[in-house]
Order: sequence, then C-alpha cells, then structure tokens
Amino acid sequence: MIAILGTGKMGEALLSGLLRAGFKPGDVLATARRTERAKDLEERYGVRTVSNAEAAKSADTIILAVKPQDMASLLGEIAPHVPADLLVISAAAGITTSFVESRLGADIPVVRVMSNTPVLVDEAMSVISAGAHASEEHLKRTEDLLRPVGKVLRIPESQQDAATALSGSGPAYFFYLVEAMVDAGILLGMPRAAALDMVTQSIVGAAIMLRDSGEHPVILREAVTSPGGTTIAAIAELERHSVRAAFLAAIEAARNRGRELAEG
Ligand SMILES: NC(=O)C1=CN([C@@H]2O[C@H](COP(=O)(O)OP(=O)(O)OC[C@H]3O[C@@H](n4cnc5c(N)ncnc54)[C@H](OP(=O)(O)O)[C@@H]3O)[C@@H](O)[C@H]2O)C=CC1
Ligand SMILES: O=C(O)[C@@H]1CCC=N1
Repeated sequence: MIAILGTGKMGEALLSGLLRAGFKPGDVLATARRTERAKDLEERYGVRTVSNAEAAKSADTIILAVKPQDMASLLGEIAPHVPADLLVISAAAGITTSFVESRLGADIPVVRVMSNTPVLVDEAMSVISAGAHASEEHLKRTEDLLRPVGKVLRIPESQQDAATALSGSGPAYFFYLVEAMVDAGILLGMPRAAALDMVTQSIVGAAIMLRDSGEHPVILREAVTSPGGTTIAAIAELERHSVRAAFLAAIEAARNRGRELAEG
C-alpha cells in the first residue's frame, strides 16, 4: 500500500502517475488538509482518503508532498504512528533526509526526491538521494515507483537543492520562455493562437532533438544560425540583454531559496 500525504498539485500528479503505471485505486491512499479536496480526489481517482496517522500506519511506503513550510507539523503528526520499516519518500524542496529522520526517529529509511510536473505526461525528471538508513532496496523501490512517469537519476543529497533549481523548477522557466516568445509574436502582428502553436511546436521539436540526437546544444544551435542571417541577429540581442547571465543568477537564486526553505 502506498500513501501520498499532502495531495496537492505535485501529490496529485504523482497519484495520477501511479494509477497510469498500473497501481489499482485500492492500493493507494491519499491525504489532504481540506475535506472538499479529499472528496474531490476520491471522486476523480477512486482512491480512499484517510488521516495522515492512518496513512502512516497502513502503508508500506509514504510519499510526503506537503509544502516545505508544512513538513515539520506533518512529521510531528505522523511520528507516533510510523512503523520502523516504513519507506518514507520526501518530495519537498529543501527538506533534507536528516530533517525527516530527526522528526520520525531512530532508523527510519528516508529517500529524498525532487521530481517535476511533467509527471503528468510521464516525462518527469526525478532525482533521488538516500538518507542515512535507506538501503539499495529502498532506492530501487523508489526508482520503480518513479520510472513509469519519467526519467530517474540518483544524485548525492548535496546536489538536491541545485537539482530543485534546475529540473524541479525547470518546467516553469520553459513556460515563461514560451509566454515571452508568444508576446513577441503578438508584437509582430501574429494571431495569439498561431503564435502559441508555432512556439510550442518549436520547443517540442527542439527538446526531442536534444534528447534523441545526442548532440551538444551548441552544435544544434549553430546548425540554425546562418552567417549574417536572422538567428544571429536575435542572439546578438539576447547577449546584449545578458540573458545567459540572467539564467545563471535566476537558477542560483532558486538554489538559495531551496536552502532557506529547509530552515522553515
Ligand atoms: N509544484 C511543483 O512543480 C513541484 C513541487 N514540489 C514539492 O511538492 C510539494 C508540494 O508542492 P505543490 O504540490 O506545488 O503544493 P500544493 O499546495 O499544491 O500541495 C500541498 C498539499 O498539501 C496539503 N497539506 C498541507 N498540510 C497538510 C497536512 N497536514 N495534511 C494533509 N495535507 C496537507 C495541502 O492541502 P490544502 O490544499 O488543503 O492546503 C495541499 O493540497 C512541495 O514541498 C514542493 O516543494 C516538488 C517538485 C515540483
Ligand atoms: O517552487 C517551488 O518551490 C517548487 C519546488 C520545485 C518546483 N516547485
């Protein structure tokens, strides 16, 4: 039995992924803070919603998907009910495995995960790190849960905040880029729907080329950039506006914010 504690945007994305991967609604428990949210999840997915305490008692794996700011109180609530062999998967930004271990006590196996919302289309990037008491078997179980909804990579926990900034938040940067490019289309007099289609298909095509060609992004970009042509005119402007430096600073700020979240 798997339980998702805190079934909001990310928890629901993971829940739907588990069901698509073949879990039966009867094998999955969910918890939510508001009763109307719980009812909604029961109606849409057919899963049972229970209290956090009951979820911790009944499941062999729990996925913690509350906001980092709510983690301490959730852990306090479930600590008296957690069996020693429960696998605890924490999906919250910034929250370390030692934070979870210190509140759930003793030798509890904890795996930290940072996934992203493309879980919803089985194209997530999930990175996982073992806590002090998580074994190879616990990592394998976590990978088996996440692999059906995308790619899974093991990383040292020291890199988790950086991964959160890159791939956890990553989809938001691409949506932001699409918004900006569609605005540019509007500026040039293009209808909004057509602009969105063109930009979306360009980003999908570029993403698939990146993933499947094995080529370095510089090579792929150079292949688009004709001497004296249109692309280099655009890139000259991006450079003039320090877009690369803005990405470096933005992703560093996200990493730093992740560290702050751990402090509560
Ligand atoms: N959104 C994203 O792209 C990603 C999010 N994450 C991580 O996932 C976690 C959740 O984020 P997100 O889904 O965006 O946030 P949401 O606010 O959508 O989800 C959090 C959910 O937890 C519920 N909740 C809070 N406290 C409790 C409690 N004590 N018992 C039961 N349920 C509770 C909330 O209920 P209610 O709605 O009633 O307040 C809410 O539904 C965060 O830790 C975030 O760092 C990780 C990667 C990507
Ligand atoms: O913005 C956030 O804090 C969460 C973590 C990664 C993506 N969303």
